[in-house]
Amino acid sequence: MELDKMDENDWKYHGEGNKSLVVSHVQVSRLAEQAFRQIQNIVDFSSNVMSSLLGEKFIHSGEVVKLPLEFVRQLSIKVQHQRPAWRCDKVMDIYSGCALCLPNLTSPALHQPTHTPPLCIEIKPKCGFLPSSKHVSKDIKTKVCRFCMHQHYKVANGKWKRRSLYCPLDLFSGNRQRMHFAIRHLIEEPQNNFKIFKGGQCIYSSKEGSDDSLDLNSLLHHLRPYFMYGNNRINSHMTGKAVLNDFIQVLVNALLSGGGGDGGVVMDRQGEGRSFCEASHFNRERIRHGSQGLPSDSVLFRILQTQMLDTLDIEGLHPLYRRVEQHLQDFPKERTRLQIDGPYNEAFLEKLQKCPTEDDGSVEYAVAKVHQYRVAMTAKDCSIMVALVPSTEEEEDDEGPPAFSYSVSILDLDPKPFDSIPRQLRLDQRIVSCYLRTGGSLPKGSLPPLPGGIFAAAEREDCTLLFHPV
Ligand SMILES: O=P(O)(O)O[C@@H]1[C@@H](OP(=O)(O)O)[C@H](OP(=O)(O)O)[C@H](O)[C@H](OP(=O)(O)O)[C@H]1OP(=O)(O)O
Ligand SMILES: Nc1ncnc2c1ncn2[C@@H]1O[C@H](COP(=O)(O)OP(=O)(O)OP(=O)(O)O)[C@@H](O)[C@H]1O
Repeated sequence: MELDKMDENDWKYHGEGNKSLVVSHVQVSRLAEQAFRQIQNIVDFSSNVMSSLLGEKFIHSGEVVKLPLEFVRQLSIKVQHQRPAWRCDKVMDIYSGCALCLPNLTSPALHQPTHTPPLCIEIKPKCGFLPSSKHVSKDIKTKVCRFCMHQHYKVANGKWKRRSLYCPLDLFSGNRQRMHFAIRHLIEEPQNNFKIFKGGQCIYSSKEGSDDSLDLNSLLHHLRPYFMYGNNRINSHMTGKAVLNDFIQVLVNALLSGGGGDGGVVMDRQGEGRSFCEASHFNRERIRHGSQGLPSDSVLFRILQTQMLDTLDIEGLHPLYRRVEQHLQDFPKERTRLQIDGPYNEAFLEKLQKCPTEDDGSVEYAVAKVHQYRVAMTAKDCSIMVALVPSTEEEEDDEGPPAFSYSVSILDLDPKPFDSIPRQLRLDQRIVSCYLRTGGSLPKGSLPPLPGGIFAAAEREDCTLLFHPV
């Protein structure tokens, strides 16, 4: 602070105690107010908008809390060395003195400390459908899903070293075999789509930009005790492949459940047919059971329905964004009435839910479609946290597979800014043109051999265990 430039008008009375009179800088307090508003917007968006679309039972919106500035400053110094290098261009805001307080979803309350620690699995599933909008200009977008195309772009740009063979359309299919296959590929190449926590500690994840290979043996070491049952428990013999299969099975069950309690089991039966991605390595001929679809109370169903509020695709949405942008240039004060940056309240939800089906040329229609699109974007970028808590020994059946109680939550429900839409269009164009340049010759249908893959290692381990049981 330069002393000769200090102006008393920049300062205002803040309060006083017995010994101190506190004044604050107007600009700093304005910034603090802005930061508070921004976090409150996240809470409002999550609790008033996303919660109603995704289901209250999955959402923990948290609350804005004020923190002493010195505490935040010390905290930022303390955690700095643990932050990944590639995130360090983002500076932690240490001046606003506010933060979002959330329950720790990797340490669920249903866990009793004396028992085996809970396992929490975080999945960022990304977009689970193919666009069918008439505005889509490139046929490939109706055949190959965005995630699979994006993989080529990410590898070409060095974000990841290897391509993930995970396909969201398999995960969202509701077909157990396809879901199993999808999760297998999340384990194989987790990127930023898959993490496992044990007792609150991350025990399995990818490191961005790193060549470090994933340690399947270490993962198996962590998982094995959770899946020992019947004879396996007595002779400690359980193959790595069997452990992973059981683990995936439990995860699929949790994803298809109603999120912990019982609930409706109405299936989205039409769902599966419209949603095969041509780049998926799942072999359709391997399907033993017909279309099962997603139960309507499952977390995946709710996320998919919300993602599908993007009915026009970015190509159809962009002209409507331009209409709103033009209107705001002509009438800047309309920004508030149209709730472009919130508040995210019931009126906002109503705007997007009551959107007319046909474009009447109005700015109201365009705004409602933009709101819908932004909500869909949030649902395409959120994560699911599945907490698995092993049953106590008394509850467990000695012979049967291990039982878990589980809770399912959705996290990362930030509103996507209005201004992010032009970036979406540019990214879409880049992804598609990169895919058309590099990905056209993708193998289709069957799973290719994965010589260095970790599942190959788990399968090889079968043999090792057969000859050298431990
Ligand atoms: O655009 P996408 O699909 O790459 O999604 C972005 C994510 O990249 P991903 O492909 O999941 O690795 C990206 O994830 P990472 O930071 O790469 O882990 C963010 O979630 C980003 O959201 P925001 O702009 O930070 O609010 C996401 O951006 P939005 O498009 O949701 O704004
Ligand atoms: N309530 C929570 N409990 C436990 N872990 C959490 C919680 N919220 C976030 N995390 C962890 O922190 C990570 C980052 O959080 P989050 O995804 O909300 O950040 P973001 O900056 O919005 O991410 P993105 O880049 O995906 O937009 C999550 O992937 C998750 O592992």
